[in-house]
Amino acid sequence: MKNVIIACDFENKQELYTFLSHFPSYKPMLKIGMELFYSEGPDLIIALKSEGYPIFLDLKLHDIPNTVQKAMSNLGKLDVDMINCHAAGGIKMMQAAKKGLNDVHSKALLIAVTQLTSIDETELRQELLIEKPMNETIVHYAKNAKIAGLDGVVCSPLESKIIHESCGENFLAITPGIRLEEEQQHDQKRVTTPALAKTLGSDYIVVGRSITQSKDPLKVYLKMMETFL
Ligand SMILES: O=c1ccn([C@@H]2O[C@H](COP(=O)(O)O)[C@@H](O)[C@H]2O)c(=O)[nH]1
Repeated sequence: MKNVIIACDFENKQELYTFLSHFPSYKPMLKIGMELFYSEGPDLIIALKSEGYPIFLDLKLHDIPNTVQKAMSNLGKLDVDMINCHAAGGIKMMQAAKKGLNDVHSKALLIAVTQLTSIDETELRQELLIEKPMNETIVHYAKNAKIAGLDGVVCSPLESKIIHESCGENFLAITPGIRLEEEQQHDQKRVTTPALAKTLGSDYIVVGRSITQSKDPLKVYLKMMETFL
């Protein structure tokens, strides 16, 4: 099911609820990441779920398998709809993440981050010392995620097509790195528009600042829904 997920990168719940007041009759899927979760904790997730918001909990777990399994079990109890870990943690770590969710009967989609959309080919090679081209590492990490039993990956929309070609149409491509035409890229490197993300086959687009920093967030959100769905 395709959707536009709003990345709610706010300092605290007051800021979040002020933003949500722009959406009086909508329940968009919300991505809650480290910034909000570390300031508000699990109570915020429980509240948003009880208010009817679908939640992608974006904490990008990356640790030894035992730690990730236990952490996933705790997070899985929050009844979120989507959750993630880093594919760089390896197949055993991703399997442990899956087991942690299964242990608490969580139905959350489990997604692995491949290469952050803020990284480009130069940083990949010169800083991270990964000699393979970006696309090759992303496909390799996605195949590992599939072997581990995950539901899909986080990548840029530029890679959605190769993810589906290599891992199948049902393997999800969740794609941040979305910008409108001629918009500032900020810290993102691998970006495209919602229209191109649709053409390239993204299953979900994750949009933060284009919506959250807009003067009319609802209008931008609805426009993106119309373009992408
Ligand atoms: O590779 C990744 C993984 C996660 N993100 C997250 O998506 C949003 C994007 O926000 P924008 O304001 O639209 O740039 C943000 O919450 C990131 O943590 C990502 O950008 N890239």
